[in-house]
Amino acid sequence: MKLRFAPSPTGLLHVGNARAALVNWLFARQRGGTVLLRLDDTDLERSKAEYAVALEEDLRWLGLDWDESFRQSDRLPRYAAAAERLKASGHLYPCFESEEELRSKREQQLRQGRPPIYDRGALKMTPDQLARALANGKVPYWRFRLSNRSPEWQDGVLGRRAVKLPSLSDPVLVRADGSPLYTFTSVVDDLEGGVTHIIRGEDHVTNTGVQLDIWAALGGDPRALSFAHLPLLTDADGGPLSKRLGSLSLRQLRRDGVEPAALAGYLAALGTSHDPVPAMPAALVTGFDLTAISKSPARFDVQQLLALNRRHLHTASFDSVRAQLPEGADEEFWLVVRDNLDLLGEAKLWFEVVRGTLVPPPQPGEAEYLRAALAALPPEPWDATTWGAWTEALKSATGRKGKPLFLPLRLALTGEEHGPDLKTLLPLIGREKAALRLRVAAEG
Ligand SMILES: Nc1ncnc2c1ncn2[C@@H]1O[C@H](COP(=O)(O)OP(=O)(O)OP(=O)(O)O)[C@@H](O)[C@H]1O
Repeated sequence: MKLRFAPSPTGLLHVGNARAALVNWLFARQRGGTVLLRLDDTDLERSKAEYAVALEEDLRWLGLDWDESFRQSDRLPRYAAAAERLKASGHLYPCFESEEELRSKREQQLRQGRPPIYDRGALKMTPDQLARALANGKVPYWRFRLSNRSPEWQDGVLGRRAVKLPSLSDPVLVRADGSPLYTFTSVVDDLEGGVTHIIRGEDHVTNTGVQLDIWAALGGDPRALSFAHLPLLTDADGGPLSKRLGSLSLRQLRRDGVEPAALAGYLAALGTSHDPVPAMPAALVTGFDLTAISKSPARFDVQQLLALNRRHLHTASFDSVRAQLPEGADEEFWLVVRDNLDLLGEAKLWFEVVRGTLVPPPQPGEAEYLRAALAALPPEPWDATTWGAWTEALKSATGRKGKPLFLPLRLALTGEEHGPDLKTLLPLIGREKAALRLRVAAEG
């Protein structure tokens, strides 16, 4: 069993691409299959080496790996050889019509109420006309002559599907400059590389019909292939995702501090009725079920992702995050702050509160209370009972309770209105810093 993920390195991977990669990976890992990463970089103008590097980094960040990888641009001689075979068998035929001519043919068909399908004009050329065109220096591009079948398959997600080839134009597989197109290179690679399962976005359904026809023309047995097409993910407004637009890229989510376990868990559950659970892909293998993916498009909701990210952080072990915490942060610090984080990057702020210097915001009218609080600060050593003892004493001394009792202290000690439980945070701040902050706050 072999699966492949085949992105084009034409932009940054977005969450839709990542879902396709993840599903391929989970399917393969669950069944002991091989995972191939193929870079579909035959569009030389749009493909960029830096995008290829970025997409590998982004996939690894998400916790995915692969057993084989190659770039299509390294296999051009193979595509040329396959094209020669198709020319020899009459499946690939030369065409000379310009874009302009094709457009006017299409317009005419539409005016006559006919579907704008290529009329196979090139096939009607006599050998003489062909020879003349070539003698005049015209260079052909090559179309694949589709059969009049309607290839059918049992789709792993969409159910029974068929594509009526007679209602499609013969696709161009080789441009006039000899460069092959994706529809073709993909089939050559899948056939020669022994790919058995193709899981990709629903945008490829028509391609699948066409590619099954090319597959058969190249001598492949269509029964050797299984297909599953995943409904496309949209953004929260239902809009499309595109590498070109840079929308919802893994790179940006990662920069924003989203954890890979949150993204993987969210993507694995998206479009299913399962509750998302934050987990790295390796931990999702057992529960994975391709048939649980619904046929309707799913919206990628960043708010839901962030909620899962929070959930993940609140239970994350120190060891799993230590490399990303500020230098010097220890387990005690992590256990105190983790419940309060939306994003791991915010740990830095709390580390500053605990270890750094902080100028508390002014609190007009609270000077007297803050001076009283300073005077009542218990002596060290401090532990989890200190906060309670201190605020109890202040309550009796000032008659304050609730918010007026606690908020001025929190603001003076942390600079924030919300944050980790002061019972556990206060001992980490320590008496010296606490006293200084209360003094500065009282003076401000
Ligand atoms: N919105 C989406 N939701 C789910 N899968 C998607 C989405 N967009 C693309 N894919 C899938 O991602 C895989 C990689 O495709 P590809 O590199 O062509 O991405 P793309 O976003 O369509 O690219 P581009 O925007 O450059 O045309 C394919 O399996 C494709 O079907």
